[in-house]
Amino acid sequence: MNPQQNSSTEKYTSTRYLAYSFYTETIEVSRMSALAFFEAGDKYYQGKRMFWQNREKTFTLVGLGHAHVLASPNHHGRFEEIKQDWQNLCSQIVNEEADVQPILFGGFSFDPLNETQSEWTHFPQAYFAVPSFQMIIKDDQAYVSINLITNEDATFNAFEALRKERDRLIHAAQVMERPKYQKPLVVERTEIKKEQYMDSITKVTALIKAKQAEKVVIARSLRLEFEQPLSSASALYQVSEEQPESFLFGLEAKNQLFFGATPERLVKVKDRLALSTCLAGSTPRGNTVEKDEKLGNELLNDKKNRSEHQFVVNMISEVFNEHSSHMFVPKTPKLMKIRDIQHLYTPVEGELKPDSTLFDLVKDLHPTPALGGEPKQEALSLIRQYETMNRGFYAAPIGWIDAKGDGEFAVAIRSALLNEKEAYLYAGGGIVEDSTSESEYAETWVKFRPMLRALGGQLSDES
Ligand SMILES: C=C(O[C@@H]1C=C(C(=O)O)C=C[C@H]1O)C(=O)O
Ligand SMILES: [Mg+2]
Repeated sequence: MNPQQNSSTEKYTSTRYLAYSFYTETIEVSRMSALAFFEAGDKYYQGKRMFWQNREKTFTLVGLGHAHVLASPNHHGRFEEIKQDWQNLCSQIVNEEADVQPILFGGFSFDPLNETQSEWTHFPQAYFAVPSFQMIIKDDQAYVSINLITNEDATFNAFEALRKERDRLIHAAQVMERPKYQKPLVVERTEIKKEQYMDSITKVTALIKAKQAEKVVIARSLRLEFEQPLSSASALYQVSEEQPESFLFGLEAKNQLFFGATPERLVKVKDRLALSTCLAGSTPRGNTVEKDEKLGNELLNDKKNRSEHQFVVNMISEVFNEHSSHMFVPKTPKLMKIRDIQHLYTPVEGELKPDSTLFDLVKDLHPTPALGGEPKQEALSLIRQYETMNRGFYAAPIGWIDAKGDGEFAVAIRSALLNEKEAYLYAGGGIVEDSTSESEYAETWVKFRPMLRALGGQLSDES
């Protein structure tokens, strides 16, 4: 871990939320489509909506409106700042709920020290919100909560108005005519700075051979332009149709939506049990059972991919060692097969130590060598120097935490930033000493596929 980062983050203390009151009220409602609830917010809450569904589909969250925003422009202390502000806000909860907790949802940028100008206009270095209207589907039940965070008195009328609005949203979501979403029409597809990307792989591989780092993840981006602006609901619909077996997420900031379908859990905490996933090492799916198995077996035995993977296992194990007891890590990876790609996969679990929290794990895990590299600081500095873009929220933690401290963060890969008529798609890969620019380039195409399928930018000539 970076001592510099630690000393500056630990200093952060805040009392600024202690003058607030946090009211929350939950009702159980009939099951409805999560996307219908998201769409019901089209008129009044655009730019202030969030969407999340875990891989297992046992937990779905939709948020409409911002009861409160926690955003940080802070370079070093952002994890600590969000953690403390959330703890302080939660200490002001007036009426505890038993079944459903109020939730904070959002994410962090990949690297606040990257100053490259980019498309991430409306996303600060940390961007979280407590939704005004929060729908959760879990254990086969649907709940809608109202959250109100205020430092004023006289909340009775305000709360009555929120109840009316809640009922309107639920009714609209249950009865409205659902739009038939068409795939957007892509009029232009651009590989951004392809030559520089190829060049950066060659250079970084040489630096790794010269022992400047052991592994560095380098990514690139693809820009799509559509004939018509694409709505957030439509984008989320397309991606959930195409990638049901991944975490689905969407986070709006003004007219932008960051969304994706990622297979990679960063960390989940439930009742003090912490779970993470080491995911690194990739190969395509085969088009017959035999070819698919052959590719999978080759991946399991491939030296280059196993080395990419092992860096991640070692690092996550170290962080878990610090924050948890009874840690369990299988000795060898398994395959995770998803629609377009297979990965090497090792789950990690442990019991959180009494003083550790979900945000502590997020802070110390990000970025794992699956998206950063090894050693962490050297890799980050090489990414800043050689990568041709600013990652924004791509490859960074996105997720939720509740008032009890339970929650889950995924690594925001297989993702895109939607900006009305255009979308930026991101994909990268782990560079180790045996990497070549051609095969890394081909690997990024496989990783673009989930988003290309969703957004209709797939061409038939790709590898
Ligand atoms: C960098 C990405 O994915 C990461 C890199 C992988 C690899 O290089 O093998 C595999 C899974 C992810 O941890 C991406 O999807 O953009
Ligand atoms: Mg790889």
